Amino acid sequence: MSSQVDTSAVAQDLVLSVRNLTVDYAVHRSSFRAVDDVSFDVPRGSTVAIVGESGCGKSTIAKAIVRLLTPTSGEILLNGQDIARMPARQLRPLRSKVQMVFQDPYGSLDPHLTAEDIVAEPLTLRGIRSGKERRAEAAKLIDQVGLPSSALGRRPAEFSGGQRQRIGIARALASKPELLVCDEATSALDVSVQAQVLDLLADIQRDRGLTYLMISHNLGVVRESSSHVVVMSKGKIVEQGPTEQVLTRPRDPYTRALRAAALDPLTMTGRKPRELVSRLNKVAPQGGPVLMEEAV
Ligand SMILES: Nc1ncnc2c1ncn2[C@@H]1O[C@H](COP(=O)(O)OP(=O)(O)OP(=O)(O)O)[C@@H](O)[C@H]1O
Repeated sequence: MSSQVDTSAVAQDLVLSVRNLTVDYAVHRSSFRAVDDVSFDVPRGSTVAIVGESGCGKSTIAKAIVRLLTPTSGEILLNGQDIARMPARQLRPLRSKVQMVFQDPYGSLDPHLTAEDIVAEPLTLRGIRSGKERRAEAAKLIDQVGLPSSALGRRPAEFSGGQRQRIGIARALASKPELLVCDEATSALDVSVQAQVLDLLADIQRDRGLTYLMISHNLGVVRESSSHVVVMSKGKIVEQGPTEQVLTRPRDPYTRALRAAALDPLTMTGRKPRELVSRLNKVAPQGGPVLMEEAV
C-alpha cells in the first residue's frame, strides 16, 4: 500500500476514485468473485449512483469503500490517497471523512440508546468529548434532519421508519464527512417517505456541499437523485455515464432490460414475472450468480 497521493484524482477534484476494484469472498475452500475490475469516479459535490439487480455486488463495493472489508485488488482513492489496503492505524484519522447510511433503519440503530446518544457517538471522531458539547451538537444535528428536540431522549422503537432514517442520517453527518455512502437508504420506506428522505438528502447536499454515492436497485430513486450512474451486473460494470443519458438512451442491452423491468407494471406491483428475469439473465455478462426471480 502506498501513502502517496494520486495527483490526477486531486486535479480533477475527485472525492473518490475507484480503480480496477476486485473483491473475492472466501466460500468453503474456494472463492467467489463478487466485484470484478470495477472503476468509476465520484467528483466533489456530485451524486453518483450504482444500480443493478440484487447480488450484482453493490453492497460489496460500499463495504470496500468504508473498509468494512479489504478488497482483493485495485485502488480506492479517497482525496487521491489509496485506502484499499491501508492498515487500521493509518485509516483511523480518515474514518470521519466517509460515512454510511444503511438500508434498514430498524436494524442499524442500537435499540438501547437514545437518539441523542446515537447521534453523538461519532462526535468522538472529531475529538468532541465533553458532555455539554456533545449534547449541543446532537441537538443541532437532530434539528438539521427535521426532527423536534423532543426526539433526543427517545429510543429507536419510538420512531417511524422515516424518522429512524433521519436519525441514521444525523449520525452519519456527525463526523462532518466529505462522502456519504447511502446503501439502499430509502428502499425500506414507503414511497412518500422515500421522497421526503431524498429531499432531505438533497437539502443537506446543498447546504454542506456533500458528495453522495447512492446505491440502489430502484431506477426511480437513481433518476431522482443522481447526476451519474454506474450500471452493474454480476460483479461487472456494463455501462456508466450521465444518469439522464444512460436511462433514456441506454447503450447496453442489460440497462435496457433493467429499465424495461422497472417500467413494467407487474414489477411495480411487486410481482416478479419469469420472462423479465430470463430477459435480464440473457443480456447479463457471463459468469457470476444467476439472477433469481425474487431478485428483480
Ligand atoms: N460474506 C460473503 N460471503 C460470500 N459471498 C458473499 C458475501 N457477501 C455477499 N456475497 C455474495 O456476493 C455477491 C454480491 O453481493 P452484494 O451484497 O454485494 O450484492 P448487492 O448488489 O448489494 O445485492 P442486494 O441489492 O441484494 O443488497 C452476491 O452473490 C452475494 O451472495
